[in-house]
Amino acid sequence: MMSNSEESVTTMAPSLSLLRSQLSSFTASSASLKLIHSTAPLTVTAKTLFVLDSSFNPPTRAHLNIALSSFKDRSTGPIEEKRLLLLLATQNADKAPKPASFEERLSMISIFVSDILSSLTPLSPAIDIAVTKHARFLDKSEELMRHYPNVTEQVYLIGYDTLIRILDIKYYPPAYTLKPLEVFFRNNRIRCMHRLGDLWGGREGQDDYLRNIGSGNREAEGCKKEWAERIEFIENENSTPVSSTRVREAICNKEEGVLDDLLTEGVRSWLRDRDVYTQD
Ligand SMILES: Nc1ncnc2c1ncn2[C@@H]1O[C@H](COP(=O)(O)OP(=O)(O)OP(=O)(O)O)[C@@H](O)[C@H]1O
Ligand SMILES: NC(=O)c1ccc[n+]([C@@H]2O[C@H](COP(=O)(O)O)[C@@H](O)[C@H]2O)c1
Repeated sequence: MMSNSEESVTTMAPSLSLLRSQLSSFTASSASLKLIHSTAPLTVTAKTLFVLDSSFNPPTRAHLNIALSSFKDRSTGPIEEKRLLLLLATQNADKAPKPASFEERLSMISIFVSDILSSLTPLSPAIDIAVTKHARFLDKSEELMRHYPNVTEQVYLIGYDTLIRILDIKYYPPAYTLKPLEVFFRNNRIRCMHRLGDLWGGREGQDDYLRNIGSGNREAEGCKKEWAERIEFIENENSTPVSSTRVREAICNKEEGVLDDLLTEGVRSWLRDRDVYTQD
């Protein structure tokens, strides 16, 4: 069960004004994480928490595929023992917050949750939406352990570009080694989707990156070879490269035709009625 003492959390889709007030109270508070919405009562006990942390600027079909993998895979237990958390990071390790406002993104995330549920019908898994001020995964994970005391394992759903950044020493001052991640890998696992497109070195190069860790070649940086067993690659089912950047460009350039391949139906129709991303 997630503890959220400040306010009650609705299971109805939240309105924009409610999201705005929840966000401003979160920003003004000293809290680092706040639950905004849940599709199932928080009293339901889950052993595995799947965490999809993102800027959701906007949510895309790539986010959908990675999120669905939580419920498709039976090796991590029955659906009743799982919970999916869509975590909006209001402070990014690399990016300034633009161009959709955080309340617009939360609106899109709540529509995205309906799109996830539609594609899983008749299953109705527990999905939570929360916001966090933590940028790094090791800090998010510590905080979530406190918020979900009954969860025994967190599984981070990420793409290859994020894997290489989690394992980049530049995020771990003052010693600049990966040693601080030891606790993270003791308690959590990573499920990583290959990222399509030339930029990321192809599937083989991405698999090699993980093999290199497993061979112990990065131990000098503090990257333990056992961590390779806590990282699992999953198939990327998108037929073309998908990214939030590509969606923003397509909307700005009025390339209507490509949007169905990039966005889920609900998010697509929400964006069609609004002026988000229409300018650079
Ligand atoms: N097409 C994709 N393939 C694999 N992983 C993806 C894909 N799109 C997003 N992800 C992963 O989902 C997580 C959240 O993604 P994020 O919000 O940064 O999306 P993005 O499309 O990379 O955003 P932007 O284009 O704005 O930089 C990250 O871990 C990212 O690696
Ligand atoms: N070392 C880390 O834990 C680390 C590095 C880079 C990005 N991140 C986080 O990954 C998430 C996704 O980042 P992008 O939106 O930049 O793809 C964000 O929450 C960002 O802060 C974490």
